[in-house]
Amino acid sequence: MGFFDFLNEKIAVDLGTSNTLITYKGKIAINNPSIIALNQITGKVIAVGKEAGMMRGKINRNIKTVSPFSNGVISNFDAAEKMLKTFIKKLSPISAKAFSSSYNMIISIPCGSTEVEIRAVRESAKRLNAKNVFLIYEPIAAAIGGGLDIMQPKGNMIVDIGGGTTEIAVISMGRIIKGQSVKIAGNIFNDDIRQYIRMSHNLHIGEAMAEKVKIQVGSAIDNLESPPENINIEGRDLLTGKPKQTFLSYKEIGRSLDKSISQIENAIMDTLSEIPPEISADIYNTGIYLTGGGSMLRGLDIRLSKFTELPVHLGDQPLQTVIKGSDIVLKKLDIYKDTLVKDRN
Ligand SMILES: Nc1ncnc2c1ncn2[C@@H]1O[C@H](COP(=O)(O)OP(=O)(O)OP(=O)(O)O)[C@@H](O)[C@H]1O
Repeated sequence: MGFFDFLNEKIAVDLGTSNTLITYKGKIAINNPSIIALNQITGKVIAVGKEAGMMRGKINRNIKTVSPFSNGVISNFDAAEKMLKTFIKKLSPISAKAFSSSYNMIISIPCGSTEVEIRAVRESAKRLNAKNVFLIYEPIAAAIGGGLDIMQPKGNMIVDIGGGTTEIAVISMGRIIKGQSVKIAGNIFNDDIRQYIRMSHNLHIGEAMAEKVKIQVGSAIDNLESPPENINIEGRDLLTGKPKQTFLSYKEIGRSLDKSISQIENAIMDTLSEIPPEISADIYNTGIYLTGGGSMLRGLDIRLSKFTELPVHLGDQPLQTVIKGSDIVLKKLDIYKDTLVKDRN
């Protein structure tokens, strides 16, 4: 590849609380945890993504690992920008050198982003030398990535359960009619599991163990058709301080998630109750499109369908729908320009 191949390139970025995905030349080129390892003293980048993730929790006085997001929004802009810059440099050896201001970049943002946050994301992207920076709300990108025809005068409801936020939006003609971003998502599910195991089994488990428990046996209902086997959970006994293990069933873990899932259900109902009746009628037929990593929780589609009395469609590859949608928009700006967040400057 030569220098000029990088000119007029298109880069789509999904900066998520848990994962960062970047497409380059229409393919997913970066798919990594959103973590950066920095030198404590100099602030220099030591590693990003998976490599940085492996350093997390390991004791080294000179290295600190940072997750630039909390609850779906960028909480550490300096770290987020450094992480993104390092990822972009990895896209191609030439790009690292060229880094010319000749590429178009689209970044997806939560629908609850404030004007200040939106401006900060635009400015960060500009500092990374992007020629044109486009922003798109995550549920719109998810809908397009999931193959929904959102440009029609017809209502569609999207529920995108990520790591930090659940984005709930009703979309029609490419615009969000009603949307909200609730801070109950995958990370809170992990906290629920940790707290439950602590309270009811006197067992202190780490973040990674909670994530493993959620993925292996997490469930939104207690009558799964094909239940997973009980899981062996290891941690520290709070009473004796000794390492301890215990076996738990999916039903027990499911109970710990009940309250958070109810909060998501209530947020969906709030959104549904605030839309015009014509759009309600559409959604009665189209149902809810469920996506994001958190949508993979067993039985969640069944539970939400029962609660809302609406059909719930689970997309495939839910971790990739937002980035796929953003990539499509960037390639077909003529069709999708109205779906972009307006630049008020
Ligand atoms: N099989 C699974 N079952 C349940 N949850 C899962 C599964 N696989 C991944 N997850 C969860 O999905 C979440 C990450 O999803 P995703 O990548 O869509 O979020 P994100 O875009 O990083 O976050 P946000 O949109 O909040 O910024 C994590 O909390 C992860 O634990």
